[in-house]
Parts: sequence; structure tokens; C-alpha cells
Amino acid sequence: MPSEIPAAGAPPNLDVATMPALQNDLYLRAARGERTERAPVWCMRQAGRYLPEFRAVRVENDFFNVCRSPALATEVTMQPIRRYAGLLDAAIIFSDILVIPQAMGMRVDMVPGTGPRLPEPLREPADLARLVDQRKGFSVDRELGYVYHAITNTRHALAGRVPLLGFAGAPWTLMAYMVEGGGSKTFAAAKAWLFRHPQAAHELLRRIAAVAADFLVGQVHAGAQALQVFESWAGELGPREFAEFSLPYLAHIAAHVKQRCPGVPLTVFARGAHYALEQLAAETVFDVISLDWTIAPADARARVDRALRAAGSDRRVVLQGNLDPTLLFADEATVRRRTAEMCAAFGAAPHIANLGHGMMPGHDPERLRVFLETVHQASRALRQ
Ligand SMILES: Cc1c2[nH]c(c1CCC(=O)O)Cc1[nH]c(c(CCC(=O)O)c1C)Cc1[nH]c(c(CCC(=O)O)c1C)Cc1[nH]c(c(C)c1CCC(=O)O)C2
Repeated sequence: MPSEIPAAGAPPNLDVATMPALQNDLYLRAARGERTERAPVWCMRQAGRYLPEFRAVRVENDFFNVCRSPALATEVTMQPIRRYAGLLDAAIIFSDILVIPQAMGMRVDMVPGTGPRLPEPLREPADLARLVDQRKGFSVDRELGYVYHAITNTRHALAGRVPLLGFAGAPWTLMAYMVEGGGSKTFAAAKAWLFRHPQAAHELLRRIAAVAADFLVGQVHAGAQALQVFESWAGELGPREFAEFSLPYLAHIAAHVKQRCPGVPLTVFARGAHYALEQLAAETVFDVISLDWTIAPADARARVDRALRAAGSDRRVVLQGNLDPTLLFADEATVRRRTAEMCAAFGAAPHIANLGHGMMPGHDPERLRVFLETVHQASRALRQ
């Protein structure tokens, strides 16, 4: 398989006129708040180690080489689309949230069995000087142009079957990795920064937000048809720290991207932050809020609607989610029953079906098929 790494240069801008028309726009219609004949469905980490065909690619290729090779990134993005033909309503570009810290000058290794490791984490505010700075000639489009190439290449491979999603990590989650040096049970070092060095934390978060916002716009120019922002470690913060260190940066990213790419649906996944649903709905311009499994869909819907009414907002906010991914370890009948119950709990309001977090390495791909088929049937029945 070719794995050429494109030369740095002008990022690709997709010539939309030459692209086949989208055959399945269910995801885009639902994300805009339109009523659809059934709920669209896709899954976080739908390309990943639970798929034998993905593991086969990874045997031969380092994780970040897959990200950096448009041919390989396209191949693994397409794997679930091919396997679940007609069942998945969106593709998500194969990449990682940690490409931003990398582009900002940090080393990131993907250690098999352990996850991401940043061997030279930021230990103190003076370490911010090690990061490349957009104000000193650092170009997001140049550093992350390989993601744009992968997106453009994947749009061609998809040939209009389903829309392609781009994504980025949110500032707090990326800061957490950059300070912690990898994953963590408590993110104590990263959280300690917030309390010990609040000004330096804001400076770091501001710089990450600026990169993330430009990166998302660049992904749209390269062909991404919708975007998702991952604040995966929002749950480590409480309401007060979320309001200070996460929400303003999420709001900035959404506003920046909305202004430059009007009409492109934006999703936020702030895992564990259901305490902040009202603010996410009323104080940002995200179109879709992705829920984890720790909140009941009907409660979330009611709280979002109440917050929008209280703010006098006529924005439509769509909910995405939220089956507990570990349910896919249960037997088929349980997956069917719980998936149908989940669809019913979201009701006939615009809903994008998904898991409450990503697919896991031990999942049986056939259980995912059961989930997808059940969403099709159950959500269609609800709308009749
Ligand atoms: C926190 C986070 C990361 N990466 C991501 C998040 C946010 C979503 C979430 O909360 O899970 C986002 C991500 N990572 C990956 C994608 C690709 C698209 C997709 O969803 O299919 C996306 C959207 C591929 C990946 N990113 C990673 C893998 C597996 C690693 C491998 O192939 O060896 C994949 C398929 C590695 C990764 N990358 C990250 C971790 C913690 C790990 C290790 C955990 C694991 O191994 O599953 C950081």
C-alpha cells in the first residue's frame, strides 16, 4: 500500500464542483435540526482496533504514520464505511486529537498497550517558550496540511456515500495531555496548573484554541462537511473550573468556525460535563451536543430546551449519543433492547445516534452491526 507523505506546501482546497453529490445527507439534515425519517447513526472510534482490518494496517504502520499518509488514513477511515455499508451515516477522518500538540512542537508517541505518551511534558509556565507560536510564523495549515490531504483524499474515496466529519481536541483536554505527559487517572498535574498558574494556563489554552479554530476551518476547506470538538476530560473539572478554563475556549472555537464556515454543523462532546449542558446550549453556538451515557436523554433534552427558552434563543440544538459503549459487550438481545430504549428516550426530536464514548478494542464488530441496525429500525418506527 502506498504511504507517501505529501510535501509541505499549499494545503488542498477541495473543488466541490468536481465532487459527486451527497447521496445520504441524513446526518447533515439532523444536525441542522430538521426532522428526518430516522435518526442518523455513526460511532466515535468507528475506525479502530476492534476491527481486524484496522489491526492489519497497524501491524505494518506506526499510528502517526497512518495519520500522516493520506492513502492509509483514507483506507482506515473507509474500513467501517465498507463493512457497515448502508448502515453508517457519517465517516470521521482518521487522525487524533494529539496532532495539535505535535504541531505545536511537542513529541507525542503512541505506545502500544499504553496509549499516548508525551515524553517532554510542560512542567512549568516557562516551558510555554518551547511551543511554536502562531505569532512568530508558525502556520497551522503547513504543520497540519497532511490532515487536509487525508480529508480531500477521503472525500474522493467516499464519492458522496456519506458526509465526512473533521475534528479537533478542545483546549483543556489537550492541555491536560501536554502537562500530564499522557493519560492519567486524576489529571492532578494538569489540574494543579489551573490553580497554581492560572494566567499561564489561560495563555496556553488561548494558544491551543487559536490553533484548533484555524485547524477546523482548514479541514472544512479541504472537504470536511461537519466538525466535532472533543473535550474528553471535561469531567475532571467541576462547574466552576469548566466555566473558567473550558467553556470560554469552546465558545471561541465555535464562534470562529461558525463565522468562517456558516452552515457547517458543529458538535461538542464535553464528556462528563452534564453539569454544563445549559451553558453549552445557551452560551455557545454549537449545533449539536454529544452526550455520554451518564445522563438520561429526556432530562438532557428538557434542560437544553429550558436553557434556550430562558436565554430567549431560537437556536436549535440537536443531541447526539449516548449508549454506554460497554453495552456492546452484552448479548445481542440486550443490545437490541437497550438501543431501542435509547432511541425512545430521545424521542422524535432531531437526534444523532451514537455511543456515549468510543468503540473499545475488545468489541465484537458484529455487535456494532446490531446497534446500527436497531437504530435504523427503532428510530424509523418512532417517527411514523
Ligand atoms: C482522548 C482522545 C484521544 N484521541 C481522540 C480522543 C477524543 C475522543 C475520546 O475521548 O476517546 C480522538 C480520536 N482518536 C482517533 C480518532 C479517529 C476517528 C474515529 O473516531 O474513528 C479520533 C476522533 C483514533 C485513534 N486514536 C488512538 C487509537 C488506537 C491506537 C492504536 O491504533 O494503536 C485510535 C484508533 C490512540 C489514542 N488517542 C488518544 C488516546 C487516549 C488513545 C489511546 C487509547 C486507545 O488506544 O484507544 C487520545
